Amino acid sequence: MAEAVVTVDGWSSLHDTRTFDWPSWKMTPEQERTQAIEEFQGLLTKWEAVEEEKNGSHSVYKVVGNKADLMFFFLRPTMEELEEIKRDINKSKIGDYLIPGYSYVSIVEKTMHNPMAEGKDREIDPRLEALLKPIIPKWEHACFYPMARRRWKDANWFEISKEERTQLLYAHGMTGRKYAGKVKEIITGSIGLDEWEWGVTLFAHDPLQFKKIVYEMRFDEVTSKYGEFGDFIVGNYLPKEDVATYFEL
Ligand code: VOV
Repeated sequence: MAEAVVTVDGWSSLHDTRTFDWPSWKMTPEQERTQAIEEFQGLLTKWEAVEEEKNGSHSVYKVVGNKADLMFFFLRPTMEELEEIKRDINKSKIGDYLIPGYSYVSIVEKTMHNPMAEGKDREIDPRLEALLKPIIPKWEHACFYPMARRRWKDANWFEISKEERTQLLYAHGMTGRKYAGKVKEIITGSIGLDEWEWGVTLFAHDPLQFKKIVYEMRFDEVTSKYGEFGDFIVGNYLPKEDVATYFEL
């Protein structure tokens, strides 16, 4: 029987996509729109304070395709805080226009193919701590997609040995390292939490690098033989100072 690998787990994660109700927004008086934007900026300021205290992180993206208009990415120590954030958005004035869409719940995860932190989920050495409680890079572009490992008869990730999985992920990591400075990734585990098994959030200065890395990884055995993918969402970073312009008519 194949042996499970220890995972070390960090902050809880919520990807929350929203469609913006532009028709209703266009019919809203300017003064009300201004108030709604200011209130939303206040929420962003509140989340910034959390990030400064290193108690979580967040980022907002303008989604390029028509799967959504905005994607929020939140990391927090607990699921309670993530649910509270969702409620804060929904209770706010701008929340009346932010129609909930696709969402993804997961937890920042490292698989310990090298068992230095065996049995120490959520309280680990400082090097790992930074990886498990990451501050989301405020790079210009993000790409999110969920994925899983195959359980086919002749390609079952959960049946092969731990040594083989370690070796395949090592090769995957070597491909990833070629993109140092171009692509950053946050891997979140979602087994038992959402439909797929992992959430992959990539960050880049140039979105072409998403295409390049995902293409190159398709040739790594861990992906070519065992990778299954959900829908991809690509967005452009929305900094707080650009929020007013985004909603301006
Ligand atoms: C940006 C580059 C990059 C780098 C350096 C990198 C490295 C690594 C290492 C060293 C490890 C193993 C230890 C751990 O950290 O868990 C992983 C793990 C993982 N990865 Fe990765 N990955 C990258 C990037 C990267 C991408 C682009 C993808 C999507 C795959 C693709 O084909 O589109 C991905 C997926 C994953 C997943 C789903 C896991 C968990 C796998 C599991 O089965 O347990 N990843 N990853």
